[in-house]
Amino acid sequence: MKNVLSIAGSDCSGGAGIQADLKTFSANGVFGMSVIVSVVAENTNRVISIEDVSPKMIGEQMDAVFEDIEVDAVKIGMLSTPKCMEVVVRKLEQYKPKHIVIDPVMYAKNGCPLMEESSLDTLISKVLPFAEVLTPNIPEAEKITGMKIQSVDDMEQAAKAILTLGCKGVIIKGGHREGSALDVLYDGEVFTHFETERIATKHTHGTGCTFSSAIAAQLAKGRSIREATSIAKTYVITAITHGLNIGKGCGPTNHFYALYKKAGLLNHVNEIVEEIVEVAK
Ligand SMILES: Nc1ncnc2c1ncn2[C@@H]1O[C@H](COP(=O)(O)OP(=O)(O)O)[C@@H](O)[C@H]1O
Ligand SMILES: Cc1ncc(COP(=O)(O)OP(=O)(O)O)c(N)n1
Repeated sequence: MKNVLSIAGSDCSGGAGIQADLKTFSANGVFGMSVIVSVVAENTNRVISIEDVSPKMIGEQMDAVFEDIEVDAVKIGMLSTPKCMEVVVRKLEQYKPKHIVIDPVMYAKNGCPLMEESSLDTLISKVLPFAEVLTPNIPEAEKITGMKIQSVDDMEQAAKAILTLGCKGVIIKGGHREGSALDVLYDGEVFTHFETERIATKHTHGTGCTFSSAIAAQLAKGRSIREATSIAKTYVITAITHGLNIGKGCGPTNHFYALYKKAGLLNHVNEIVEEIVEVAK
């Protein structure tokens, strides 16, 4: 079993952040662990408040994991302040994990900021260079590059510009564009396009977290960046296609369906769960 660590914020409503990451890790067959950087009071509609965990506690959570368990890949999500970023970077330098996927989370789907404006410089200069794969959506790629991204060519130019900041690979996600759901991967040599039809649904809470965590899980299992991205794309599309009508706003992606239905196991799993419940009675 490969072990994958998410360093991110907690979404109490279960659709994004650490919660989405852990569900994705399980469904992709790796053992999931978490370092909580911020606690976010949020739901499918809105972000109510954010409380950051102290840098000391963030560092100690990372020590607790790394001193004991072999970490095959790390996925980094929401890092709200320069102080959170600095302690994470210090520990990455110390522990040097094999694979690092960074989702540079800036806003929730409802437009609420999850990263302080003042953190952008630290994100770019100190955090991004650690990424084997960086996975910005279009608004995040625009913030990082200062470019306006409208066309596929713009996505490619932005990907090139981002690579000069020191990461090894970048995938600009097309969830926010008009038309097809086209993601552009650039590894410094070639562009690879991952394109599917846009699914007409509002239940897309946590898509970015799901996608980046699936990539981290697949890198941990020894896939190349291109293979990992292709598997993650199939995974997120299945999870969006069967997105859950939970809550009053944008419901979450469906990890249970993505794993078991795809494998033709949905009925078996439900039967097994029923049996476990019977035995437990
Ligand atoms: N409605 C949709 N139909 C199909 N794919 C989607 C849809 N929305 C997002 N995706 C895909 O989900 C993944 C996450 O992208 P995106 O939603 O842009 O991330 P984020 O949550 O960070 O904004 C990408 O692979 C993107 O193409
Ligand atoms: C705690 C936390 N982390 C990240 C996000 C954003 O996740 P994302 O996958 O981009 O999903 P949406 O918010 O865009 O639906 C979050 N909301 N909370």
